[in-house]
Amino acid sequence: MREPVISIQNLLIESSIGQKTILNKVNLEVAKGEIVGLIGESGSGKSITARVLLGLLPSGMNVRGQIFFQNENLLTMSAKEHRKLLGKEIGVIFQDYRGSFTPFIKIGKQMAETIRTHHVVSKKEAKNISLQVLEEMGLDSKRVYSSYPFQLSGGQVQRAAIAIALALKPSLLICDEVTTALDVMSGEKVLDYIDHIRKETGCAVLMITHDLMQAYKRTDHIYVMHQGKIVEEGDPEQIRCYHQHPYTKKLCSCLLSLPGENNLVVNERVNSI
Ligand SMILES: Nc1ncnc2c1ncn2[C@@H]1O[C@H](COP(=O)(O)OP(=O)(O)OP(=O)(O)O)[C@@H](O)[C@H]1O
Repeated sequence: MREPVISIQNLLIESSIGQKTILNKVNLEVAKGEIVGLIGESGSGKSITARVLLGLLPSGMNVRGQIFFQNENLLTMSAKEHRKLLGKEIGVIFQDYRGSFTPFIKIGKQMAETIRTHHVVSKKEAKNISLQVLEEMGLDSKRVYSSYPFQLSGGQVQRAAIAIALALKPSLLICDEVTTALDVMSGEKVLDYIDHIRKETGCAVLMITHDLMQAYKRTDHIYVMHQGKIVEEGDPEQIRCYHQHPYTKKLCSCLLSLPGENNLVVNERVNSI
C-alpha cells in the first residue's frame, strides 16, 4: 500500500509585493520509496515549492493550505520544530551547492560533524561513513575528505554536498536541479546513487527539474507545473503519450525532437505501450 511521506494540499502562496500569486492551489504527494518529478519552466514555482517544505520561504509571502509530513502539518508547527526535521528527516540537494560548506573548514570535518549532529555515532564511525559516501559518489574519498572546498572543482564540491545529504538517510529527499552543474557522466552517477539510496532506505524523493528527459527516465510519477499551478500529473508514460494540457504538449514535442539515443529510448518506450 502507498504510504505518503509528504502530502501538499491546496497550497496557495502569494507574494505581498504586488499581490502576486506564486503557487495556486497546488496538490502534490510523494510516497515512501517513490521518486516523483516536479517539472516546469523557469519561474513556474518549483523552487518555491521546495523552499516551503524546508521552511525557507522568502519574507513577505503569505501561505495557505496544508503540508503533511509524516502526518504532521509543517505549516502549523513552530520554526524550531520545522528546523529539527531538516537534514535527518528532510534532506535537500540544491542546484547552488556553494553554500553547503564553510570555506575555511576541511570537507571531512564538516561532513563528520554534520553526521554526528543528527546520529549518535563515534568520531571514527562518522569519518568512515563520510569516506564511504564520498567513495560511492565516485570521488577520491581520502583526498576530498582532507581538502578545503576551494581545493576542489565545483563538481567535486557538489558531489560532496550530495554525499553529505545522502549520508543522513532522510525520509524525504528534495533534489532541486541537482545535475545542472555536473557533466553528463557525473550527473548520471549522482542520479544512480540517489536511486540506490531510495531502494536501500525506502526514502521518498522529490526531483525538481526542468529536464523532461531526466524526469521521464528517472521518476515513478510526474507533476507538470505551469505558472504556479499543477496542470497535469501522471506516470511518465501517461505524461508522454496521453497528456492533455497545451504546456505539456509543448514540453513533450521538445523531447521528441531530440536527436540520437535519447530519442530512441523515448520511442522504444512509446512503441512498447
Ligand atoms: N524572494 C522572492 N520574492 C518574491 N518573489 C519571488 C522570490 N523568489 C521567487 N519569486 C517568484 O516566485 C515565482 C516562482 O519562482 P521559483 O524560483 O519557484 O521558479 P522555478 O520554477 O524554480 O524557476 P527556475 O527553474 O528558474 O529555478 C517566480 O515568479 C519568481 O519571480
